[in-house]
Amino acid sequence: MTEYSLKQLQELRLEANKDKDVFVTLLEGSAEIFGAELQLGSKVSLRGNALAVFTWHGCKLAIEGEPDFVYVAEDTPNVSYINCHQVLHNLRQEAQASGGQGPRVVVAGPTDSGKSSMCRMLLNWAVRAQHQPTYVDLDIVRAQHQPTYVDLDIGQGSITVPGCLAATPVEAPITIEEGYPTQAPLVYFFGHTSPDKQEELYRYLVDKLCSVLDSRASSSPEVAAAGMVVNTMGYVDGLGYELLLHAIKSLKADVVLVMEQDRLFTQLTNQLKSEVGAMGKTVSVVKLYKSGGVAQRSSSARQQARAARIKEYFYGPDGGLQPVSVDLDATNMRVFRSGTGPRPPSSALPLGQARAANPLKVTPVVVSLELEQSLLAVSHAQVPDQLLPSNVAGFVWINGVDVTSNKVTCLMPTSAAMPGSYLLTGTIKTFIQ
Ligand SMILES: Nc1ncnc2c1ncn2[C@@H]1O[C@H](COP(=O)(O)OP(=O)(O)OP(=O)(O)O)[C@@H](O)[C@H]1O
Repeated sequence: MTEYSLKQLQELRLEANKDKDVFVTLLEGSAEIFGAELQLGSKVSLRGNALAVFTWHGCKLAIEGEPDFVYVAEDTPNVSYINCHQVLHNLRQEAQASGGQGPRVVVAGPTDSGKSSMCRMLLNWAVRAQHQPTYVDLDIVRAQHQPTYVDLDIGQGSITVPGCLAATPVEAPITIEEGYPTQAPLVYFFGHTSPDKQEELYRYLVDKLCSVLDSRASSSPEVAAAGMVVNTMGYVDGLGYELLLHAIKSLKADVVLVMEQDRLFTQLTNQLKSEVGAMGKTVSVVKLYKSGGVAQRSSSARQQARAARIKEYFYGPDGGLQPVSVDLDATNMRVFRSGTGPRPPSSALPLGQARAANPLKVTPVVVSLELEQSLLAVSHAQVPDQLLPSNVAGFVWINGVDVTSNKVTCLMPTSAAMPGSYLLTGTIKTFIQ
């Protein structure tokens, strides 16, 4: 066990391998991991994480196990981040007092710029601030700042598996051990980890998610006043930029936080100067510096992280869930994929004729060996035409297909009957041991 004494505004940065146990215990003072407070004396597992334990006022920490690296850093951007939180907090308070809309915040930036960590900090600080009383019309009431977290990053999947667009209300701190709440997320299955081949579907699902979030906000003043924190893809060039802009407009974002990149900041500032957000004011584009601690991940590390995320969906973050392996009759499975097959390029069509195939339609998929190792979404849809606009209930993973007996072996979260009879597939494959 090694002890570290941190002075105010310092952080202990470390990377803990997924194969080794590493724990942190707060011995004295106060400290937080991405905005979630550590409790004095309680041991927190850091296995498989790159992170920083930050202190505003100083603390003493004990580290057990062998992190891949560990060091104390005193140069962090957290003061500018908390100032940003304070501005958002004030806007939420005003919205709560007036029954209006709170800030919808989009966090944008290239890959490995600290977007997901920033979202976590903003959400955790917002949840912690809800215990501060708000003064409204001479009554002391409790602020209900439970912002909705929206994840449009199909590459990683912080709420659920990769390949999805998802949203969830955040009512309690997001800790390193438990992650985001999983009780009632709103999830749409895109089915791919990059938007390139299905950009129309990506736009369509962003619009669908936004319209559901709009109607939730219009039926609850608390939900509206708490606003949203939105994580986006790290793909910010070309098509990635167009999709980011589309999401900002569709969400009616009020604030766009740009991590690090000057070019993206300038592009967005110019392009959004007359755009009005949900609060009725011009969108504010703010540049923030990225933390020097943000880890750079190779494409194979990302792929491993995606596989780990899918495994975690079935087995839980600490392996505490017990999924079941079930044999299904292939002839009873109704599997579909989005799109109606490859479309001819416009240049190959007679002049004036539009491309006929529709990416927003679904096509039936014959259950075959091709589906082995695929992740399938279980849809709430009642008919195939409703598959794309319907949110999904959960996921199954195809472990094996036996074409002679027509049996499909699936891994499912529980032994209960599937909550829907239609399954949606994409291009996400993984191997779960
Ligand atoms: N201050 C820090 N010290 C150590 N590690 C950090 C720090 N901030 C972030 N990290 C880690 O760096 C990695 C990348 O950060 P993060 O996921 O926030 O970036 P991102 O921009 O959302 O990435 P991407 O969009 O490419 O998936 C994560 O593992 C995160 O936990």
